[in-house]
Amino acid sequence: MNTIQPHFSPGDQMVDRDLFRSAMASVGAAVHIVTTDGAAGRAGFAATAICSVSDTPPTLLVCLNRSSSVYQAFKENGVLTVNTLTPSHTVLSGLFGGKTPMEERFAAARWLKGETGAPVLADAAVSFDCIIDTRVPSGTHDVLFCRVVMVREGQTDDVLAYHQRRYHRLGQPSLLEG
Ligand SMILES: NC(=O)C1=CN([C@@H]2O[C@H](COP(=O)(O)OP(=O)(O)OC[C@H]3O[C@@H](n4cnc5c(N)ncnc54)[C@H](O)[C@@H]3O)[C@@H](O)[C@H]2O)C=CC1
Ligand SMILES: Cc1cc2nc3c(=O)[nH]c(=O)nc-3n(C[C@H](O)[C@H](O)[C@H](O)COP(=O)(O)O)c2cc1C
Repeated sequence: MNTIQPHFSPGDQMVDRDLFRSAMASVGAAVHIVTTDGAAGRAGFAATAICSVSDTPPTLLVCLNRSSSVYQAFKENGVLTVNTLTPSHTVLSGLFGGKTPMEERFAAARWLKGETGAPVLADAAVSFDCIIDTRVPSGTHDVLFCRVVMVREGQTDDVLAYHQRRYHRLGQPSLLEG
């Protein structure tokens, strides 16, 4: 009788953290600034770990490190806006990427107020204003499932991307398309 022998015990095996990061650096992604405001104050961070989950109800997921200085504000406010960046926001992304005081981060751009009260970046490629429906802890991060209550579309197709630890311009058609 043919039996399939498992090559590993699934329990506790995993690749090294640095190998994982190095592999993930090969996966390009759009860059966003995720913002919140409310009783716990205004906060924002740069993010690539964002993805569309469902269109009914319209849902995005955002992965947020629990050790980040902004974590508590997002948890308590319960709302956020995902602002998708353009290449003109490369410096802004660096400011929201950590360490910079919150007032300095927000002073570097023009903001509007979304329906939830979270800051909307005036010249974003697109913004999704959301209510955080569910928080699921996974490893070092919380996965935030966010219901989209308002969308604001920008004037550009150019999107800022992050690949191999560097910023790039997204939005040009593939060469195959001619
Ligand atoms: N998902 C996340 O939390 C991300 C965090 N970062 C943070 O920004 C800084 C600079 O990052 P890089 O220049 O890209 O070099 P890096 O070597 O720290 O990260 C390379 C890639 O690994 C992934 N990654 C990095 N940190 C992660 C984390 N804590 N959890 C899950 N995935 C992670 C991301 O896809 C990132 O582009 C680092 O402090 C990094 O932790 C950057 C990208 C995503
Ligand atoms: C390009 C880029 C993408 C990032 N993506 C994420 C992400 O998806 N999730 C996350 O929790 N942190 C991400 N970070 C890190 C946060 O932006 C950073 O931890 C946050 O600004 C908080 O920093 P602070 O603790 O110094 O305030 C990213 C940083 C950069 C530069």
